[in-house]
Amino acid sequence: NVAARAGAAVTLWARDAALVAEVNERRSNAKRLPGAVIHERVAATTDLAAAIAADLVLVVVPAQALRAVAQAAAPLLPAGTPFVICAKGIERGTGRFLSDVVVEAAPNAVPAVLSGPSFAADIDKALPTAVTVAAGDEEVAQRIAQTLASPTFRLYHTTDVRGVEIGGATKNVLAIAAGIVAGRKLGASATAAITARGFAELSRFGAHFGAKPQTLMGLSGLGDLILSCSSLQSRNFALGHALGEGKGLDLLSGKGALAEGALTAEILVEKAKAAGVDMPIAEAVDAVLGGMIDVDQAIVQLMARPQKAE
Ligand SMILES: NC(=O)C1=CN([C@@H]2O[C@H](COP(=O)(O)OP(=O)(O)OC[C@H]3O[C@@H](n4cnc5c(N)ncnc54)[C@H](O)[C@@H]3O)[C@@H](O)[C@H]2O)C=CC1
Ligand SMILES: O=C(CO)COP(=O)(O)O
Repeated sequence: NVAARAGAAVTLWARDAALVAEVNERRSNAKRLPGAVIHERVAATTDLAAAIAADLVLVVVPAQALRAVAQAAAPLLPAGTPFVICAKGIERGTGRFLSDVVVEAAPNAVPAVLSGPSFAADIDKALPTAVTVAAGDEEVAQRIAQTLASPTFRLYHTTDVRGVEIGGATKNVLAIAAGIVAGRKLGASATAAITARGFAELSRFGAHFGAKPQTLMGLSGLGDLILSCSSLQSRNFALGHALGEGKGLDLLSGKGALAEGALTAEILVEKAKAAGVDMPIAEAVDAVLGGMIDVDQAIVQLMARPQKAE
C-alpha cells in the first residue's frame, strides 16, 4: 500500500492462492491486517517470477525465512535489482546479519534495508512516520526513497546498511525487556531506564560491527527502539508484557503473533559474547525466554550488577 500510494504499480507475491484471491477480489488481508483496504494498484499473485520482474523488490517475510525466499528469488532476479529487506532480525544458526544472508543467497541482488518506527497498522491508516532506507550505493538508496515517499511516509537515506539492520534486529530483543518491565508494573521510571540502557547496548553492539553512531541515534535505531519499548502495539513489547504479568513460556509456542526478538535474542547474545560486547539486558531477555531464570530473578540480577561509569 505504501508503494502504491506513492504511485507504483505493485505485484504482491503470496504462497496461498486463497489469500491471493482475497487480495484481488475483496481488497483485504483479514488475517494479517484486519480492516485494511488493499490499494487498487496492488495485484496479488502466487507466481514469484511475476512479482520479481520489477524495478524494486521489497522482501517482507520473517527474518528466518529470508534466506529461503532470497534463494527462490535469485534465479528470477535481473542483475542489479534492489532487494529491500524489510525484516528485522539476525539469522539463527549462522549468526548472519540479513544483508549478508542476501549476499550469500542472491548474489545478483543489490541488498538494501528499510527500517524505522512503522507499525503496519499505523502505516495502513496513512498515519505519518519517517523511516530510513539504506543501500551501499547512495544513489540506489535515494532512488528507493523517491519510489516509496508519500505525504505520510517520509524516508531518509543512508549508505550505512549495517547500522540500519542492527538497529532493527536489536530493538526487538530490547522491546521484550521493556514489555516485561511494564507488565510487571515497575513504573514509568523503570521503563525509561531500561530503554536508555538498552540503547547503550544497541550502540555498543552496533559500534563493534561498524555501524555509524548517527544511524544508531536515528530513526532505525533510537527511533524504532523508543516506539517498540513504549507501545503494546509492538508484538515484542506485548510478549514481554505478558511474561511480566506472569504468563508462561508456552507463549513462545510459535502459534501467536510473530515476535522477532524472541527468535533473535539467543543469536544476538551469542554474537555479543563472541565479540566481547557487554549486553546484560539482552542476556536477561535470552535467559528468561530460555527458562534459565524467571522475570524476578532477571530484575534482581540487572539491579545488582557492579556499579560502573555511564
Ligand atoms: N508488522 C509490522 O508492523 C512491521 C514488521 N516488520 C518486519 O517485517 C517482517 C515480517 O513481519 P510481518 O509482516 O509483520 O509478519 P506477519 O507474521 O504478519 O507476516 C509474515 C508473512 O510472511 C509469510 N511467510 C512466512 N514464511 C515465509 C516463507 N518461507 N516464504 C514466503 N512467505 C513466508 C507469512 O505467510 C506471512 O504472510 C518481520 O521481520 C518484522 O519485524 C517491520 C516493520 C513493521
Ligand atoms: O518493527 C516494528 C515497528 O517499527 C514492529 O514492531 P513489532 O514487530 O514488535 O510488532
